[in-house]
Amino acid sequence: MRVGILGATGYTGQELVRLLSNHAAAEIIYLGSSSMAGKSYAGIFPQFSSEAAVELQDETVPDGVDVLFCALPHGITAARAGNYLARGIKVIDLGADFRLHRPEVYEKWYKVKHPAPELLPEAVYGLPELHRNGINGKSLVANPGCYPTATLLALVPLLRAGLLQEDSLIVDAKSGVSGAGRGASLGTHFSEVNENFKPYGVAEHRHTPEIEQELSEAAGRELVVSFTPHLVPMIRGILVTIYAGIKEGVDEDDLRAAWQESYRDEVFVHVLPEGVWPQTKFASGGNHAFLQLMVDRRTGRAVIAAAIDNLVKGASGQAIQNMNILFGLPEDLGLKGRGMWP
Ligand SMILES: NC(=O)C1=CN([C@@H]2O[C@H](COP(=O)(O)OP(=O)(O)OC[C@H]3O[C@@H](n4cnc5c(N)ncnc54)[C@H](OP(=O)(O)O)[C@@H]3O)[C@@H](O)[C@H]2O)C=CC1
Ligand SMILES: CC(=O)N[C@@H](CCC(=O)OP(=O)(O)O)C(=O)O
Repeated sequence: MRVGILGATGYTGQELVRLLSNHAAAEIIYLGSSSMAGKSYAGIFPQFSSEAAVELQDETVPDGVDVLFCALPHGITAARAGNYLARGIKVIDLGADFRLHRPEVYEKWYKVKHPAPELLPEAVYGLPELHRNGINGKSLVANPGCYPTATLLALVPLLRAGLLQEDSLIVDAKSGVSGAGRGASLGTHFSEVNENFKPYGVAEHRHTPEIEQELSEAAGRELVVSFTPHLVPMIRGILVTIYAGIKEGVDEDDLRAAWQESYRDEVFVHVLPEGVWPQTKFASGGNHAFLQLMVDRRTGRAVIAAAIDNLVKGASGQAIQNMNILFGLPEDLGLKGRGMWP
């Protein structure tokens, strides 16, 4: 496959280059940049010198690209995707433009008009472990957000099995700072985040409707969640801790059985042995998610945790997993590594 990447200089773009450089069936033929066209990629990022001997070009996607990863801020990809699709290029959007099925929900939470609502029915929500059959044969994939990926992997099987009190869900999430991208901002520069730990986007984070959309689909009825993200002074990693009431008569074994049933044959989702709780370092650098739960006998609530690397399973790794599905390749091609920690 001949691969193109828009936003190749960003964090998820760089992660795509890192992972695709070890992918046996993919060749990067185009790296697009709005600000650095004409420069050598390896000149800017010497860590990729042998893998990415491609010069950055402007954002005009050349003919010959089979699949285009759009690692761009939201709002940009939707305006251009119709053109790429018409040229027979498969599009995997790492941003948020095609994740929400209803344009009015996008417009409410993202505060911009959706540039291409007519394309929304063509898009599939690309969380392979939960929507694999829907991805096959599509040309437009909405790669999920990082917090939704961790949250949905934990909750969807439990909701599909009807085990949780659907209106009781509280999602307490923490992310490393790379989740905010490469650009500097007041809230994310070194002295604001180092030796500090803070919530943000309280009761208004844009991942809330994405999580609610997918959980509602799993539960078979509209539901709402309390979702609070926090910024942690580290670079990579997401840990979500979820508190959920359980239905009368349900116990820990039932919850665990629902996970096992869903993830038994999955290479990237790991239900940890009882008592072993996920840590972000398990996931760092790899396309893997780690899950654990217990029922707190005192409160009667389930405590559920999931860890992923926001840049890999939460973005670029998952995007490559989606590419593998679109092209009928083994899903773990180029993604086999367990990460940077032993
Ligand atoms: N970081 C993460 O953990 C995750 C990010 N995402 C999503 O993936 C997408 C990319 O994220 P990420 O790589 O972190 O972002 P970055 O800010 O690190 O990179 C985005 C890149 O987009 C390019 N770009 C093109 N047009 C513009 C523009 N108008 N304004 C700013 N940048 C522009 C820039 O490269 P150039 O100047 O070379 O064109 C920039 O490097 C976003 O939609 C993000 O929300 C999704 C999941 C997780
Ligand atoms: C730490 C941090 O800032 N994280 C980002 C989420 C990254 C992500 O998944 O972004 P998109 O949904 O926009 O693609 C945020 O809270 O906006």
